[in-house]
Amino acid sequence: MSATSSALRPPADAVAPVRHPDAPAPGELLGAHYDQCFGCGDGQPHGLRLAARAGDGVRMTAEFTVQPAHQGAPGLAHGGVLASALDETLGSLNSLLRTIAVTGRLETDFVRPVPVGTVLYLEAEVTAVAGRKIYSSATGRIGGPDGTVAVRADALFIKVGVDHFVGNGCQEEIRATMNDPDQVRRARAFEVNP
Ligand SMILES: CCCCCCCC/C=C\CCCCCCCC(=O)SCCNC(=O)CCNC(=O)[C@H](O)C(C)(C)COP(=O)(O)OP(=O)(O)OC[C@H]1O[C@@H](n2cnc3c(N)ncnc32)[C@H](O)[C@@H]1OP(=O)(O)O
Repeated sequence: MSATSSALRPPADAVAPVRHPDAPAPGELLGAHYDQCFGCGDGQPHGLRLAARAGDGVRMTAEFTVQPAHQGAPGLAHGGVLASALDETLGSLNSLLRTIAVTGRLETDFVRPVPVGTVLYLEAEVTAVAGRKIYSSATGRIGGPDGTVAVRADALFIKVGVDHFVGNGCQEEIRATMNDPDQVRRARAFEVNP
């Protein structure tokens, strides 16, 4: 049963999301937004290495294979890892709006256990936008892209400026990011101009 809280219900003045004209084309693989990201970075040995792909409209799909390092109970994925996979997929939606945003709230339903070795097929969609607030939902299925829903989530992302990262992040990492042309290119997918 899902019981989304009122904080995740878009207000009356919310509008439908608009796909940015420069958004990645449908079918395009997004690539990591940051090499060290736990969700999508190739540089994180125990990360999820989640590969997100642009869909049509304001939708993304992603796949993630549960590894032994992701266990909670023996042989089963940890719930926090599954929430991370949902969070990462939902976060990738912001590239379709060409905006940077961080998770303000994430509500997750764990519907079926997800064994190690399973591919989780994720699908996410922006449902509404109200000022800086971006409302979105995601599902994760097992057994195939049209398989059984194992997890689902509703989220609220809040648009932020680059100062959010510069002011709160580790200065050494920020400097390294700004000096890496490849990283700057990735960040531009979110309209970040460091
Ligand atoms: C040169 C360097 C380059 C760097 C480049 C980097 C490229 C990066 C590209 C892409 C990055 C994407 C990364 C994706 C990773 C996956 C996603 C994550 O895991 S993100 C991490 C987890 N999340 C946080 O760490 C947020 C921590 N929270 C905060 O920092 C603040 O609370 C923040 C920014 C979310 C809001 O703070 P406020 O002071 O800016 O704004 P206020 O006024 O509090 O909220 C604005 C509106 O939102 C509502 N709101 C905020 N939080 C809410 C909540 N939890 N529930 C309900 N409503 C909430 C408020 O009620 C307000 O609504 P009303 O405008 O008054 O209607």
